[in-house]
Amino acid sequence: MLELSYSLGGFPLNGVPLGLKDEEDHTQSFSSTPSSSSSSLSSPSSISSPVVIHTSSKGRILTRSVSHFDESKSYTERMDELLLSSSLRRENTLDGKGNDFVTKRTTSISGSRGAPFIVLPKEERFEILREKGRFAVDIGGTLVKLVYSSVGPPDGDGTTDLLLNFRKFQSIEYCIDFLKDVWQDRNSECYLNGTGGGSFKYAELLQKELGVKVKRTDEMLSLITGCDFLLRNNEDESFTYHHEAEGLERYQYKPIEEKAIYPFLLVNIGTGISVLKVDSPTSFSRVGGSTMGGGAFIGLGNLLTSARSFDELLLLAEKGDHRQVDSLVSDIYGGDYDHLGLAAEVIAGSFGKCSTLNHRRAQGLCEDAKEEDIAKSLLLMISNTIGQMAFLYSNRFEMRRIYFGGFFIRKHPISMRTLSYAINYWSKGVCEALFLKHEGYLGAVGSFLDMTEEQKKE
Ligand SMILES: Nc1ncnc2c1ncn2[C@@H]1O[C@H](COP(=O)(O)OP(=O)(O)OP(=O)(O)O)[C@@H](O)[C@H]1O
Ligand SMILES: CC(C)(CO)[C@@H](O)C(=O)NCCC(=O)O
Repeated sequence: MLELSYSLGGFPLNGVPLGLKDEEDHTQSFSSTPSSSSSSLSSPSSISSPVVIHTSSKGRILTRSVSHFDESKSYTERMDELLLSSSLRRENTLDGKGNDFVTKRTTSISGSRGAPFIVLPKEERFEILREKGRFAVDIGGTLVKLVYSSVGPPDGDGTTDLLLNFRKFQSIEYCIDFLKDVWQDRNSECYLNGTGGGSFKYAELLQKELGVKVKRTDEMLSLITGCDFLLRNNEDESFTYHHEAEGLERYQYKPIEEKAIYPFLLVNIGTGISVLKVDSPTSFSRVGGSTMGGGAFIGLGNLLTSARSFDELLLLAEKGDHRQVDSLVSDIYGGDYDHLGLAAEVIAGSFGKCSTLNHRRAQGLCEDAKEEDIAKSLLLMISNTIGQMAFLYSNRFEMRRIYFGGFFIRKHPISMRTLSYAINYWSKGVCEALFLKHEGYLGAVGSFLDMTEEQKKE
């Protein structure tokens, strides 16, 4: 099995402000200030990438650096831009047995307003999209994810790429407004591809508002189809996170040869969590699930802090000191618990220090717990639990690679660090936690790829 890993260099992350915003902020204000032109299927307004690619003599990308970055952008905007920017290609590289193989190319670039898109591989099945665009929504318990095709601007030689655009919305209404604006040539014969619970719940609303038919694809099938497509076509779709490294060295891309992709465990962390054992794109099963996912994080965060959004909650967590609310091994043992190898600073009980809070408060012995400490403890508790659960499933089904999807992750360092640490710790280094650039869009991409015979002919 060939697994190449390389890292990015040159982007000074240290000292970057940790503001958290991303593309749905544009779409939230969409109905009042339309953000795209009125032509149907307009292309993103700019495809200039701030990333400089360095290739080896064999054409393989070794490193890339950032030539320009807008300093006013928040950490997440920059990371989204950086991690989603990828015109990397892997071709004519060795397959581990000395044979050359060529992988298809998918270029992934951020548009100027942070809404990312990828260039679809040049395949016959996509040619139809030059005449008629396709739209697919994944309507989950919290967020609505949309992917849609458009035709890119002409290259120097006059050819055009087919683009797949990514958007997410806080509500179905914002998504419908956006669709009305960009999908102008729709009619009653058109299909809107859909997946997720909302493709059932909102089917009538979508049909009524947009005047199109809804073509549903099963949520789990969509997740796997989307994940398979991205891993196969976007060589730097997946990456590992290494907190001990500096700056961009923390992110190491993990291209994988097509025939080595399977099997793997997919842990999709949305409102709730689905755990899928995946043996091939057509052979998979949902082996488990959990309610301790993104919904629990944001819900408890709302109850326990003044944060009113996911991003605000993450910002609080970044400032927090969980040791103020968690009970550590040292709080119970006075130091390390050597016999079990539990170091003093390991969390013994999440929120344990709050167990006597009311009592101490009544005696005037303590101040209230700070909300940033609560947010940090909450994020660690949820991420740790997910990491441990993921390990247990991977162990049960003897899977070494665990891909994490879903928008809970948001490429956030605390979450990725905790998940990676938990997987590494519990598996004693045998299993690997892998993250995905298009983490929250797997289902939408899978639904996009599901074409009816009518759509193929359109
Ligand atoms: N801007 C945001 N607003 C709300 N939640 C966010 C945001 N960004 C990330 N999240 C997190 O992502 C989670 C939703 O992830 P995702 O969109 O993958 O799931 P979903 O499809 O809505 O849920 P499910 O698959 O369970 O139906 C939220 O519960 C929250 O923890
Ligand atoms: C219900 C779904 C599949 C909807 O996406 C998801 O939120 C989930 O997997 N929840 C966990 C449900 C459970 O297995 O306990």
